[in-house]
Amino acid sequence: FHVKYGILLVYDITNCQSFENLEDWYNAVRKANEDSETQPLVALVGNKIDLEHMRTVKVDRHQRFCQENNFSSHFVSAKTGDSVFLCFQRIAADILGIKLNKAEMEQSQRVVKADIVNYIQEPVSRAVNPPRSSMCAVQ
Ligand SMILES: Nc1nc2c(ncn2[C@@H]2O[C@H](COP(=O)(O)OP(=O)(O)OP(=O)(O)O)[C@@H](O)[C@H]2O)c(=O)[nH]1
Repeated sequence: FHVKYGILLVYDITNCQSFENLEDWYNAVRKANEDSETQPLVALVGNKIDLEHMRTVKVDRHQRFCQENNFSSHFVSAKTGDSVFLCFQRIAADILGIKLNKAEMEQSQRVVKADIVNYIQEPVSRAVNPPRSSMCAVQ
């Protein structure tokens, strides 16, 4: 009986070198498992998605690496915790051959964060016939 296990290849999406280094890490994984009957499940994890605006490793490049090697694909932020739990949950489910249910999968939807802008409140002068609507904002 062989226990199946997982390997997480983690890189920083803002650092190309960290992605390129994974080639060596994956070679080391393969070498360590060449005589083994069971192969580990390998997951490619792009970290620091809170720094999306500083991304240097394109999603395409990430996906290609996954497809070429049959890795599962994940994006997380260790800083904010975004998708970290889900990443481990998906990997564990894959290893055990369990399908996640809809509620579990829905967690994968990215939380879009937006800061609330505090506009300086202009004192509203009371007109005799105030307009019904003084402001319209489209977001
Ligand atoms: N913005 C952001 N910074 C992160 C995130 N994860 C890690 N960092 C920062 O990246 C830097 C490196 O993190 P480490 O945990 O030391 O990374 P490591 O690869 O384990 O580094 P070594 O221990 O030196 O091998 C630290 O300054 C972390 O605070 C993330 O998701 N977002």
